[in-house]
Amino acid sequence: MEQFDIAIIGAGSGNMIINRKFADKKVAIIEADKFGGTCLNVGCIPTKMFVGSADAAQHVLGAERFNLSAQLNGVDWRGIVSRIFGRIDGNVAAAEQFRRDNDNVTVFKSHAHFVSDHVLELIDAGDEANSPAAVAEQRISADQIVIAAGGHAHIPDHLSQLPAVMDGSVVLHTSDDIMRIEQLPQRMVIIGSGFISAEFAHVFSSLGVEVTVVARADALLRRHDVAVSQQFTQCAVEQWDVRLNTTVIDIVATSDGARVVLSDGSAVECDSILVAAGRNPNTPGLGLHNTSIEIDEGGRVIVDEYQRTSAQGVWALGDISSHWQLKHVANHEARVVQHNLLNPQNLKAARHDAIPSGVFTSPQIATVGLTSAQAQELGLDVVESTVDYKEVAYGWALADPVGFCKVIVERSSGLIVGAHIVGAQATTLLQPIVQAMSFAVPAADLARGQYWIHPALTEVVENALLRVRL
Ligand SMILES: Cc1cc2nc3c(=O)[nH]c(=O)nc-3n(C[C@H](O)[C@H](O)[C@H](O)COP(=O)(O)OP(=O)(O)OC[C@H]3O[C@@H](n4cnc5c(N)ncnc54)[C@H](O)[C@@H]3O)c2cc1C
Ligand SMILES: NC(=O)c1ccc[n+]([C@@H]2O[C@H](COP(=O)([O-])OP(=O)(O)OC[C@H]3O[C@@H](n4cnc5c(N)ncnc54)[C@H](O)[C@@H]3O)[C@@H](O)[C@H]2O)c1
Repeated sequence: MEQFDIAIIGAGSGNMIINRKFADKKVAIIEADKFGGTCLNVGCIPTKMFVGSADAAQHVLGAERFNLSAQLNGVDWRGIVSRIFGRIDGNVAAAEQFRRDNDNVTVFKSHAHFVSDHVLELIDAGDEANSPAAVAEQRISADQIVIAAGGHAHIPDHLSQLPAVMDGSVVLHTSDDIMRIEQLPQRMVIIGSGFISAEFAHVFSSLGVEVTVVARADALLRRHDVAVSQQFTQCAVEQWDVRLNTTVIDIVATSDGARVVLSDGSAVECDSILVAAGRNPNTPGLGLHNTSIEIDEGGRVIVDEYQRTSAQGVWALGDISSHWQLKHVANHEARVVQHNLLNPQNLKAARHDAIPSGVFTSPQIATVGLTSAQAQELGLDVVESTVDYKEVAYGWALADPVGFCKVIVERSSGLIVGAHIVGAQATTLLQPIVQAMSFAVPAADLARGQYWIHPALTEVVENALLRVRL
């Protein structure tokens, strides 16, 4: 059995750990699928490139607001797909080749399965690029193991077990394959109302697809601050066919697609169905029952603040263990593991405060920290302030009727505990607030301790901060 100093399971965020500082370590990187993982292949990066096309289409479709006459004359779906994946696939291949060129790293294109805390079985290790010895042996051991195996799209049983799905007459797409479909559908049903639903509804509707969103709750993005959720739901209803408080009870194949039967007795005809009902960690299949690595009730690997699992010398990071399924969180955790592997006597803790997120939909959404409801649940004495885009000059320039910036500030400390922005450039506008929260800069200092470019859209943030009355 070949022995390694370090074995990394998953070449998504796990692939960024090894650098020149590990030159004297013998490293195994085991990847069952493509280098780059979810973010590069089927997640953040391709979705945002599709959002680029969708936003461009929206500029044309909304040109009248600016007293311009413009028409969207066509959408070259195949062209969009090949531009996006032409760029991505080249990077994926280069990332794998870069690793294969590292003298101290062995790449295994295999599925890793724990046999014990420090021994991995490599399943389907038949890739000819693997070293013959490794393929023959099928097991490796390592002093340190990093689990960076990510997550996968969840298809609820009540959908996957429908007869038409089971017999293959209806296909349920997920974010894994919807971006590579051959043709742009005419009518799409999206099941779920979180991040992925919001982003793909924007993408496909902007490209001319009739989109129906089926949400089991009474609002979309309901884990967001209520002001965001309400505003977004209102905007969604104006753009798409939104069915709230509704579930799918059956799906039947039709001559040109499918009929989705809903709990309110109605049915929607479509030619494509996207399930966006959350993502689960990839712990099943890892063989963790053979180890002392513990998982929580959600199937996540349990880690401490240093990203250590309950098995000595085994670490975990990213979607397999994190409560935040976000790439910037996985990247941060990978940097923490990188430091801790090299500095066992001086461990660094991961930081999980002031984690921002963006939803790249229409309108764009950015959020950090507590919602109003969470602040209330925690019994915090807070002051809130909201400024609409239409109250600042650049909001006039953008003719944005719906955007706003809301900040939530703790009265006693004057520190920002949450902020929520809806509207153009929301994800960019949020960053000064993330910075202030990370470095404990009070709201008043952030507002008046620096210049804000006039009349940039950042004035909406400045004014929301200035309007806080402690
Ligand atoms: C459609 C979509 C859009 C997203 N957009 C954003 C966004 O805009 N911003 C953002 O911050 N986040 C976004 N995310 C979330 C983000 O992609 C993830 O949080 C992030 O990629 C997780 O990284 P990871 O390294 O933990 O896992 P992954 O990137 O999933 O990497 C895990 C790797 O492990 C491999 N693997 C799994 N099991 C095994 C095994 N047993 N043996 C060997 N290899 C294995 C997998 O093949 C995979 O390559 C998006 C996700 C999706 C699905
Ligand atoms: N821009 C970004 O940062 C970005 C974009 C996409 C995805 N992501 C990450 O990926 C994760 C997964 O995205 P997602 O949209 O799939 O999950 P999500 O958790 O955001 O939303 C899941 C949705 O599915 C619904 N749902 C769950 N079970 C259901 C069922 N049985 N029937 C009907 N509806 C059901 C939920 O009510 C919710 O509306 C996100 O939580 C996010 O962390 C991030």
